[in-house]
Amino acid sequence: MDRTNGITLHELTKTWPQPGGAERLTVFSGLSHTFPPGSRTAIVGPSGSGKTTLLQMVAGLEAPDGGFVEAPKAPELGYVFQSPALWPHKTVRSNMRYGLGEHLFSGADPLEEARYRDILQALELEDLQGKYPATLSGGQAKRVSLARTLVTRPSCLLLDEPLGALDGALKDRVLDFLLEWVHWTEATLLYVTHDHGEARRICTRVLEVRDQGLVEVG
Ligand SMILES: Nc1ncnc2c1ncn2[C@@H]1O[C@H](COP(=O)(O)OP(=O)(O)OP(=O)(O)O)[C@@H](O)[C@H]1O
Repeated sequence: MDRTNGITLHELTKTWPQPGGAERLTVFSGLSHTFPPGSRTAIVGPSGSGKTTLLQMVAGLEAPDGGFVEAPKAPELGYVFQSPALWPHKTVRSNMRYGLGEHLFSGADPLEEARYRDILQALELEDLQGKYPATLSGGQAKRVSLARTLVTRPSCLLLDEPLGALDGALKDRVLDFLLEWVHWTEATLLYVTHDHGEARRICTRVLEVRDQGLVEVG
């Protein structure tokens, strides 16, 4: 599969306003980094260090104060948020169809249909297709949110603690599937996690958010 999209950060600076007019918090300062096409990088760091802020800037959801990001836009870029963002009025099946695009889900394309079924099965969502998001557990909603992004087969994938709400055995199975999926699609992966073991299983590099930048660890 031809995968040509990498991600480049050019001299990124990002600050956030603080309550009560206090001095702005600087999360990143002059951060430059290249994630080559097909690379798999874990982003780790303490809570509040800036991992989500980084993904938001890569996705174009937050503007940096200085510098710029080169990255593809959706649907080439897929972003699974830390908190699942599902359409509350749509069933699991409709949420996934929405990700895929109704036109691609007409049943006319057997390959698309097969891809949808594979992901549904691998993420153990088959029995949940008729449910609404409000009736799902945290781990189920997280898997639907992941599935909805994977079906679009993005060439760049941003995952923010995708396995956070899953128990040990299920976590292992989903991680195996994710690894297979990134190998198959050759997607460029940015994977935010607190779990270094998980980071090393799926990624070839681990970067920590430190000193308003990214530092290679391990
Ligand atoms: N919208 C916002 N407005 C003001 N401050 C923010 C905003 N979003 C994040 N911050 C602050 O920026 C810092 C980095 O937050 P971020 O969510 O990126 O951290 P994180 O490393 O992803 O944390 P966690 O591991 O807990 O998810 C934190 O101090 C946070 O309070």
